[in-house]
Amino acid sequence: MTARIGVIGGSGVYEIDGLEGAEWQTVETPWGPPSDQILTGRLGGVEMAFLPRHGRGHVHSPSSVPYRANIDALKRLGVRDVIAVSACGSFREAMAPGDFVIVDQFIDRTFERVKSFFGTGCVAHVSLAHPTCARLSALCAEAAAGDVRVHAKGTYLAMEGPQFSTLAESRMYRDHWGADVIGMTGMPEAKLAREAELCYASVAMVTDYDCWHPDHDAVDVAVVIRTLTANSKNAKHLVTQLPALLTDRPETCPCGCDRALDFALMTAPEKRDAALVAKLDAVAGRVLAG
Ligand SMILES: CSC[C@H]1O[C@H](OP(=O)(O)O)[C@H](O)[C@@H]1O
Ligand SMILES: Nc1ncnc2[nH]cnc12
Repeated sequence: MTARIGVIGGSGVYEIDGLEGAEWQTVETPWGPPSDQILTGRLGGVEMAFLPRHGRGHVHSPSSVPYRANIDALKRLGVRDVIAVSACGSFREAMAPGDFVIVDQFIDRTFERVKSFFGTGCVAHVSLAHPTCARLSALCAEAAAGDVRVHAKGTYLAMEGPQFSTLAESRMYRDHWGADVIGMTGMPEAKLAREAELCYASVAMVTDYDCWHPDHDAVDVAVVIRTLTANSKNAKHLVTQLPALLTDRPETCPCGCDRALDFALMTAPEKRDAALVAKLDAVAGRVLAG
């Protein structure tokens, strides 16, 4: 079967080309407005939905991105597979600027963001042991292949920002925490996608060596944008390859992403907050309805 594919574009990626019947749609959610309108259309006969994470014109900072609204809006549009694209710094010599890293693990160091759809009156605890979808991640690695070097896995350190890291932090993440790449937006996006039972893959495009590398200047925005611009064709290539790879999508995900809430809800049905349950219609309607 075909399924609608959602793409979240990061810094430097504010639209995607080549969509048939392209239309920017306004989507309302119970969590407020998403970062921007969502660009919908067909690519290779498959329904696509594209959302620029920071909004067109880069309006939202990593801390102010409306992560809950973004994930809810994509689910409301019928998206089941989310490919999140982001710029990142690298802690590994072998993960060089221009390379793509298919993130399979996260360390969440963010602290100023709402990280769950659930809360008082409807408590849920989903598993995050494997925060990305292995099926979708493998397909992203395949879709990215071409002129770009792709690393099939990597640990992404999500920092609050908006300032870049100090040298002491950079060394700590690299030498002691085992992080491979660093960015400011991977969390809570991945957590929320799991709560919403969406398959989520994270494609991190390396733009710099942060500030630890003795032979490279410390990261700044100019370097990030220069590297992203030089490699934009590789990001476009990835997106155009996705539909063909996802036409035979299994009805249920073998990784279980689409059943993440099966054993997660804790609040007794008679104790649930009706207003919160109503807000969860798109995210958790499968397990809450009825
Ligand atoms: C423009 S440099 C810092 C900025 O770039 C990354 O954005 P995104 O993850 O949305 O591609 C990083 O996380 C920061 O938000
Ligand atoms: N070094 C870095 N740290 C945090 N976010 C980034 N985005 C791109 N490069 C980054």
